[in-house]
Amino acid sequence: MALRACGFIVFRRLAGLNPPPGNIEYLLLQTSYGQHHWTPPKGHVDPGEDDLTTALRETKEEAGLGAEHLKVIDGFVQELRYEVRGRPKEVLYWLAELRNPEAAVTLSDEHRDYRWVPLEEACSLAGYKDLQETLRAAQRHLEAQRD
Ligand SMILES: Nc1nc2c(ncn2[C@@H]2O[C@H](COP(=O)(O)OP(=O)(O)OP(=O)(O)OP(=O)(O)OC[C@H]3O[C@@H](n4cnc5c(=O)[nH]c(N)nc54)[C@H](O)[C@@H]3O)[C@@H](O)[C@H]2O)c(=O)[nH]1
Repeated sequence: MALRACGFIVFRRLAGLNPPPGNIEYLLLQTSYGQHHWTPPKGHVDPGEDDLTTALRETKEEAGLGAEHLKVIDGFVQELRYEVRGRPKEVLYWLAELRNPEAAVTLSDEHRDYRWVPLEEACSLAGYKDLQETLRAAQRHLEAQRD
């Protein structure tokens, strides 16, 4: 059976100089283990847990941001499929806006750094093509909502 993980692409909108969509920043976390790769908050689904509960739990555990900090965006969920150490893995990402753009991120031991970055910088930190495409899809979704 495939490994399964769920998480949130968390973004915030900055007030100030940049007009939309340049005011949107995405949250990426850098692992403290392995290749120190960057991903949005996410993690493995516990037995019997539903996917959205996993996404919320992992975002709280890994970034200190709970449901009360997040506004889940309608109509967006993306599934990534890749292999980890020879096993298939599925990752579901929902999209959520940080309600208070100044809310603090608190990392767990699993991560050593985090950044809030605009789309292109997020794609270059993320590195993986499928995650880059997911971030671009999130941005398109947000831009389409404004029209
Ligand atoms: N010491 C140590 N411990 C580890 C390691 N590994 C795990 N632990 C432990 O597991 C716990 C984490 O548990 P959760 O938080 O529940 O799970 P996840 O959040 O799911 O975390 P993972 O890191 O397991 O899973 P991925 O992020 O999926 O990375 C796995 C590999 O997949 C590639 N990859 C990553 N993202 C993408 C993508 O978007 N696209 C594509 N195409 N490829 C991608 C990349 O090559 C990467 O190396 C930690 O606390 C550790 O105890 C490790 O290497 N050394």
